[in-house]
Amino acid sequence: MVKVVVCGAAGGIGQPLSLLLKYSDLITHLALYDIVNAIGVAADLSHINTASKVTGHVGKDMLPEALRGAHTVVIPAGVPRKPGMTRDDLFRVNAGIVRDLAEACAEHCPKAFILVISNPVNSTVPIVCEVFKKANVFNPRRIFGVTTLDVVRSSTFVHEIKPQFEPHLNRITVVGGHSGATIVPILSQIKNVSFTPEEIKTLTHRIQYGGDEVVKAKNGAGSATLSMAYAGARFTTSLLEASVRGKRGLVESAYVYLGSPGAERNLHSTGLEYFAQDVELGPEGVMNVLALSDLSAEEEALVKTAIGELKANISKGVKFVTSAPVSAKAKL
Ligand SMILES: NC(=O)c1ccc[n+]([C@@H]2O[C@H](COP(=O)([O-])OP(=O)(O)OC[C@H]3O[C@@H](n4cnc5c(N)ncnc54)[C@H](O)[C@@H]3O)[C@@H](O)[C@H]2O)c1
Ligand SMILES: O=C(O)C[C@H](O)C(=O)O
Repeated sequence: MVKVVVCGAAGGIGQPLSLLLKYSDLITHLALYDIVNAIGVAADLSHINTASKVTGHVGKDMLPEALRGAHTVVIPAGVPRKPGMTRDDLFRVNAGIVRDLAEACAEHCPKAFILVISNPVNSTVPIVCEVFKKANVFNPRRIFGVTTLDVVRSSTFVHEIKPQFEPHLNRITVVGGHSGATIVPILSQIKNVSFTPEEIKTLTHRIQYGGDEVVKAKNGAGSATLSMAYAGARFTTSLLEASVRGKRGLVESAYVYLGSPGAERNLHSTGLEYFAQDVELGPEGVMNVLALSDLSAEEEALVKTAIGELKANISKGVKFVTSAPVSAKAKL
């Protein structure tokens, strides 16, 4: 049985992501959890004639049954940006949502793969890891910040100016984190395409701030949902192909804890505990963190800038869990 749980399943990302996952023949049970409307979304999806079972679960009381037996939990729960906001502005609301969901996962499905979409990813992934550490169930191979949308955007934007670059066939490595200057596309390593310095500058900026384009265009009605659902389904599918079917050689970028095996091969000893990099996926999740070499001077400088911002984002997430006052429940 392969049970995949979507937490935040009734939302802008959650609904199309669940639809795409309903197409997957790797999933036998799709459990949809939200604080509202998940029963209706599940009823709707359950009429689709693919083999997986769909169940809906609403509210905290139904969270344990949603999570029990999960192979993978995908988390797009939380509020999205409005124009003028940074992803870090979402921390105030989303940190608590992600922490509470992580606590439930640590209790009810401690061995599941956890895929974090909720922003700010640079901080929410450390939150999940710290919750799992506290509960003594932390396995760094199994927790991922989903940065696939940055990779998807990179391929699309490069194709727009270099039509010979096939966007669905070629993957571009994007490292760092998932917000503005922390997003570092490695355009110098794209094969058979050359860019002028001006093109590199424009493309890099567009990839780093691609999320803002959508926030602005939606004009207060949220951020990227459909492209994110596509990216989230792609990452989930790759992970399932590797972990369920045992397919080898599958590589995706993800924001991971660098205590993972192979992490010592991390690009430039950034000194950071978390960094988005290409990872090879396997039966246990992260098999290998792929090393990067031969960055251009411009990319080296971008990484340096990203490190400063990431340090602050990571420490904010870690402190949110480690410095929290002991709850009344825990004192009893
Ligand atoms: N990683 C990425 O690349 C990426 C891309 C796009 C959006 N995002 C982020 O994903 C998140 C969701 O975006 P959206 O557009 O789907 O927002 P949305 O408001 O449309 O949906 C969020 C859903 O989460 C639910 N929710 C809130 N609290 C919850 C809780 N405690 N438990 C379960 N569900 C809960 C809401 O009821 C809602 O259905 C945002 O934080 C956004 O910034 C990340
Ligand atoms: O831009 C956002 O806030 C949502 C998401 O992180 C994105 O990159 O589209």
